[in-house]
Parts: sequence; structure tokens; C-alpha cells
Amino acid sequence: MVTSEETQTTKGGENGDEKNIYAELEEIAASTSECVRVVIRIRPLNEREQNTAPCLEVGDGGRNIVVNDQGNARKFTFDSIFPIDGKQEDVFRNVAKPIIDSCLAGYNGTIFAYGQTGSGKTFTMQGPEESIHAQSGDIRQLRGIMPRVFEYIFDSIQKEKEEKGTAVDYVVKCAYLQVYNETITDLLTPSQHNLNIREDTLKGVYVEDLTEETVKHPEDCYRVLRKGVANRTVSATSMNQESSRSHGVFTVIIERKEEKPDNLVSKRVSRLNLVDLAGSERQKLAKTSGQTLKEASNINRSLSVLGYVIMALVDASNGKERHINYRDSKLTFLLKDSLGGNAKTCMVATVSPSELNLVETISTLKFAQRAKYIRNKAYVNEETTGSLVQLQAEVRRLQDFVRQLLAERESRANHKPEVERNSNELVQLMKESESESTMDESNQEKSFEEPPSRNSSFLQSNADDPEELSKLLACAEQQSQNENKKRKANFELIDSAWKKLTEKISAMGCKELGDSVQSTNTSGEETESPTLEQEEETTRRLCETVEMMTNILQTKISENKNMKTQLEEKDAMLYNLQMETKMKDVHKEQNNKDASNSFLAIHGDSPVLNRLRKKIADNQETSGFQKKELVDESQLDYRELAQVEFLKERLAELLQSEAKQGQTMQKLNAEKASLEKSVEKLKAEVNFLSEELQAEKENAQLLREQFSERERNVEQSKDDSTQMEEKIQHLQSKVRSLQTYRVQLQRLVDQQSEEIKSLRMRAQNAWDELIHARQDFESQERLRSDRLEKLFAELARKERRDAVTSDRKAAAYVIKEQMKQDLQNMSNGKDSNGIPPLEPLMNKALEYLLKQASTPKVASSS
Ligand SMILES: Nc1ncnc2c1ncn2[C@@H]1O[C@H](COP(=O)(O)OP(=O)(O)OP(=O)(O)O)[C@@H](O)[C@H]1O
Repeated sequence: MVTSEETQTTKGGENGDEKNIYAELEEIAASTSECVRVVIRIRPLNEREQNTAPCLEVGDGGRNIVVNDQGNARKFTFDSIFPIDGKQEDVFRNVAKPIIDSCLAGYNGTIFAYGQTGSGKTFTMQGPEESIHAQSGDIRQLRGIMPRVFEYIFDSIQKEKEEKGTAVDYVVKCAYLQVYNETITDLLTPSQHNLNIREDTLKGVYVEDLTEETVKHPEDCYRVLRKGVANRTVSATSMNQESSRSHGVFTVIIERKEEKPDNLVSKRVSRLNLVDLAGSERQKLAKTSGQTLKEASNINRSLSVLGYVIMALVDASNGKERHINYRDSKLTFLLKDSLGGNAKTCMVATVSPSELNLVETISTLKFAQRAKYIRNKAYVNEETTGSLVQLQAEVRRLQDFVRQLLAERESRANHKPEVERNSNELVQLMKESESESTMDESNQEKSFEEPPSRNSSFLQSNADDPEELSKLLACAEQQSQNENKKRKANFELIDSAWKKLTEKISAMGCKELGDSVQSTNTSGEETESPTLEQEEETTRRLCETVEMMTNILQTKISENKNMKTQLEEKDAMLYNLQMETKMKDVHKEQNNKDASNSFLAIHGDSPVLNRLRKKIADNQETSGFQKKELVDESQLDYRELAQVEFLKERLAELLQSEAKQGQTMQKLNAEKASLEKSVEKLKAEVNFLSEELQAEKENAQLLREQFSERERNVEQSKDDSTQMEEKIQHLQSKVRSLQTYRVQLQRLVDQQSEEIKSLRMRAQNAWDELIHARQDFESQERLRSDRLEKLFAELARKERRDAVTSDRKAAAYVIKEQMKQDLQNMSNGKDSNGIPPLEPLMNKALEYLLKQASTPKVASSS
């Protein structure tokens, strides 16, 4: 298992041994890897979609799905497809059962439902709430994967216990959490909020302090499920009345202990994750707002990160070197083992059949198609006390360390540009999905765990302890990753500063500077991980440009000062002109008054003069009367005529001067208006420039601060890098000694296994010999018992014969005694009468009789 955020690489170490072991381990891992299973489930049309046309068709064999994309048929292939009328039972058998069987055999497993909001994820994973408690009837058939999983697990355990008795023991626990707005909450103890994800070499990824309830029956699990569901965040959207606004992860932990005959105790711990993801949605369609909108963008963001992780994993499966950013979201970090790690995983992608949801359906199918290429490396999580398994785990762990160190060194040595994808199909897929994606890809908050404090790290630790060493390595890895992230963030900062500068420069219209900035700006280039040198170079250029910009601003400021002086001069001119105009007005008024006064001073009282007087008086207000209206010259005497002549001339002069003054006034007014306008314009320009200047000053100050901060960071990074290099070298030497130790251990183990093998062989031979001896013994035993039986039979016969013989012997002795007596009697009576002695004769006869008696004969015949 790969233990932390990783670079998947196939490169080996430096020394030959390392390479061999590494290659061997890789081979083992590759041979056990398998792809994620992906199935599609189509839900029935809902009320809103009743009158819409279907856009999906399940192809022959139930593995192809054809989407009608506005007349174009697009075909996708998956492991299984469940049509509209697909049963919950079928989904369980096809999707969940194989995974639970693996979990019971010690593998980790994950089933996760992905799809558009309202497409049936919760229905598939959980089923309607009332179905969970239903004891019978149609509603019970609607139970989703989760309740069926609980029942199946306890049934299987029961069966095994019946078979193996007390030798096996199980402990089952359940945990339930939700990821809501990038925060993990324990659904079984909701007060436990904002929990942290941790990673352990042996345990894998886990959530710290998460409640784990021990369960003994399926009913206990239902209770836990109900409790969690009640605490889960659900809201009504226009797409779904009960829309899950969080990612729900229900985990079943199965611990199995078995006592084996040869005093070995095997312990397996497997984890089954049942994940109901929040639905992807287009805000426009879901018509969300306020809190629901915020939730939606968080959901979309975490699903986007999931998409990126899957893309990177697909690349890694194709042999590319890719960094997998599991830590970019809580969801992906949580699912790390399930995606490309130590677990058997199945994804259920749920879709709507209606053309209304065509875009989301195609997006889901593309996402699912990509997930098919992820390769997981699941292994049995077994620990056997006193076995080689511990050593194997140690080897696996060391393999991870070596891999991390190599990746670290590699990435430090050269930040290689990302390798182009080979597979055209995938490139096409990704391009399409990137352009069509409805997910909110911008403003992604790159959240990452803070590394453990520096003080707690390398120098104070006991580097001889492999476990400590593993922690240190993880810490080093974490620090280096965070360094990279910081560096990337700084680079982004510089990039945005460049952009701002470029905008300002183009707003200022300074072409020369604009060109120079364009030619020096390299920060816009896509750089996955900028090197320290690149950063320094860019920072230097940025500083130079800021200096240039400051100079230009100084020039602008002095230009502005000149303009201001000119403006003030023009203002003064304008003021003078206005004063002049006023003076002229006063003068004109005085002239008019003079004229009227001189006319009014003319003596005489003719009606014409009176009219004239009146007109002139009026003229003081209107100044517009006509000469011909004034007088009827025929009615005037000569004095009056002279006065009239005088007045006429005076009037003509006045009128002329009035017309001239009118023209001058018009001109002056026009000039004044245009001057006022330009004053306004200049004032606005001055204001704008002053504001700009102020903003630029602030910007420059900010940039200076940022650059000095950056410089400090760079210095710190350099120190850190040097320190890190030293530490890595130190760790590498430790790892090398561990490698040697491991090789020694391996040799020892090989030796031991050789010895065990030869012992086994000897035991086998001894056993074989024993078997042969036993067979010989048994056949001899058989022979012996046959012989015994025969002997017994013989003995019986003999006994019978002996009995007869002894009877005969007794009779013979009786006869002998009788004959002895007779002979005695005879010898006593007629001894020496020439009768031959009878005793030897008798003895002979007796012997004969005895011989006869002891000769064996068949009992019956005898
Ligand atoms: N296969 C199905 N058969 C019958 N009804 C279904 C099926 N799939 C979904 N439904 C119904 O569709 C509605 C929405 O389903 P569900 O709540 O499971 O969607 P979801 O994908 O979990 O949505 P969200 O992401 O918003 O939580 C529910 O009323 C559910 O009962």
C-alpha cells in the first residue's frame, strides 16, 4: 500500500539489491491489482419528466448504454447496466455481494454512488427509510444496498461460526460520518465536529476520534444507520425534495480472529465503506440560493477534485508519472485507499433517462468511464502472530519509504513537465469533459493539512526506530509537499501581480513598458511545480519592472505638476477675462445711463419728445428699440432736429457698442464654457491620476512587502531545503541500513525456511518410514494373528487330542497295572515252568498303545 500522498513511479533505487527487491515487490503488487468496477443505474422518470422523451437506451448484453445526444448516438460500455426496472435485489447481488465476500476474506471494500442530484444515489445505497424496518411486503423489497449488506454480513458470520465453532470470533463495528462544506462531522456523535483525517502505515487513512459502535445484529446496524440519517444534512431543492447536501460515508469494520491448529492466531481487519455522495448539480437547474447555493458550490468543488484525482489515477494506471492530489479535498483524502489503493471498489453511477438531464447524464457517464481505468491494489489485511506476515508488512512499508524518497529526490532534481497522454481516447475524453464540465472549477481552495511542527521532527527523534523513522519520513514528505504548495501559491501571487501590472501598464498606455513586461513575463506559463531558481528569476524581474513603473510614475507626477501649473495660469486668465467682461458691463450700463440722462435733459414738451423720452427710458431696460420708431422728423423744429440728430448719432454709437459687446460676451461665454469644461476635465484627470498614484503607491508598498516576505520565504525555503536534504540523506542512510537489515533478515528467514523445509522433508521421510513400518507391522500383525488363530485352533485340537490320549493312557495304565498284577500273580504261582516272561511283551504292547494314543487324529474320527 502506498502510504501517503504519492508519486506513482516505477523507478528503482540505486543499489542492485534495492532494485531487485523493489522490482519484485512491484511485480507482486501489479499482479494483484485490479480495476475499479463501474456500473450504471437508470432511475424511472419522475413526475417532472413524465412528458419528456427518453435519451438513454440499454444496448445488447446489458453492458452498453447508448445516449441520444441531439441526434448523435454515443455509446458507453460498463461492467453492468441496471435498466429503469432494475431491482434492488439485483443491484445488491451484482454490486455489493462480491465486495462483502472479499471483506469477509480480509480485503477492504468500497461501494460509492455518484450522480446528478435526484438521480437515485440514496435510493440505491439506502432505499426509502420505511423499507429499512419493513418486515415483509413490497416495501421490504425496496431496501437498498446498506440494509442488505448488514443482513448478509451477519448471515455469513453465523454460517462460518456454525462450521468452525469457537475457533473463529468476529467483532463488527459501525461508524457514520458526513463531509459537509469541507468539514467532517461524526453523525453518531454530532457534537464531534471538524474531525481530522489521519494516515497510518498499517491502518491506512482514518478519521481521528470517530465513534465506532459495536454491533451484534443487523438490527443494531439499522439503529446506527437511522441515527446517522437523522443527523445528516438534507435540504429541498427543485431537483429533489430530500437532497443530500453532504457526502455520507458509512463504514463497517469487520475484525476476525481465528485460532489455527498449529497455535497460530490469525487476525484480519477489513473496512467496508458505503459512500452516498452529494449530487452534482447545475445551480441554474437546481435553482438554489443562499446557504443551499454555498453548499452546492462546495459539493461541486469537492466533486471536481474527485474528478481530477481520478484523471491523475488513470494516467498513473497508464504508466505516467503523476502526483495524486488526494489532500485537495476531504472527500478524496478519505477515499484515498478506495481510489488506487488497498481496497476493492465498485462505483454505481446513477442517471436520469430524461432528455431534460442530457448534459448531466453525459457528464456522469464520462466520469464513470474514466473511473473504470483506475487500478487498485487490494491485499488481505491479515496479521498472523509469529508468522512471516509481519516481515512482509515491514518490507511493504520499506518499499513505500524508498518510493517516497525516490519521488522526493526525483521531483527536487528536475521538475519535469507533465508527460503527454498517449491514449487519444482519454485525451479526447478529458478535453471534452473539461470544456463541458458544469462543475465550478474556479476558486478552488487548496486545503491541506498542516505538517507536524518542525520542532517535533527529525533531530529530536530516535531515527533507529523503524516506526519513528516511518513517521519522520511521512513528516518530511508532508513538509516537502507543503513547501511545494507554498511555492506554488507564491508563484500564483507573482502571476497575479504580473497580471495587475500588465493591466495598469496598458491602462497607462505606456507601450514601451508594456512590451518589456510582455517579454519578461514567464509566470503565465503553465508550471506545475516551479523551481526555486524560476521563482527567484521571476521575482527579480518583477522587482525590476516595479522599479521601472515607479520611475514612469514619477515622470507622470512631474507631468501632472506642469499641467496643474498650466491649468492655474488658464484659470487666472479666465478670471481676468471675467473681470474684464464685468467691467465692460458696468461701462455699458454707465453709457446707457449717460445717453438717457442727456436725452431726458433735452427741453421741450412735444408729444414726440415725450414718446422718445419714454422709449429711451424703456431702452435702459430693453435696449432694443429701433430708430425709425422714435421720431416723426417732420413734426420737429430745428433745435429739436439737432437734438434728435445728436441723439441719433449717440444711439447709433450705443447700438454699435452694444452689438460689439454682445459679440464679445458671446465669445467670452463660449470661451469660458470651454475653459470650464477643460478645467473640469483636467480636475477629473488630476483626481484620477492622484487616486491612481495613491493606489499604485499602496500597490508598490504591498508588492515590496510581499517581495520581502517572499525573499524571507525563499531564504527560509533554502534553509529548509538544505536541512531537508541533510535529513533525507540521513534518512536514506538509515533506510539503506534498514535495507541491509532487511536483506539480512530475509536471508535469515530464507535460511530458516530452508531449515524448516529440510525438517519438513525429514519429518515427511520419517513419516513415510513410519507409515511403511506401520504397514509392515500391520501385515506382520495380521500374519501373527492368523498364525495365532491357527495355533489356537491347533492348540484346541491338541487339547482335545490330549484329553483323548490321557483317557487312553489312563486305560492303558489300568490295563498295564492289571497285567502287572496278573503277571505278578502268574509269576507268584508258576514262575519257573518255562513260560516266557510277559512283562517286556506287555511293555511293548503298552508303548504301542501310547503311541497310537498320541498320534494326531481328527476329533470326530477319534
Ligand atoms: N431506481 C429507482 N426507482 C424508483 N424510484 C427512484 C429510483 N431512483 C430514485 N428514485 C426516487 O427518486 C427520488 C430522488 O432519489 P434520491 O434521493 O435517491 O436521489 P439522490 O441522487 O440521492 O439525490 P441527491 O444527490 O439530491 O441527494 C426519490 O424520491 C427516490 O425515491
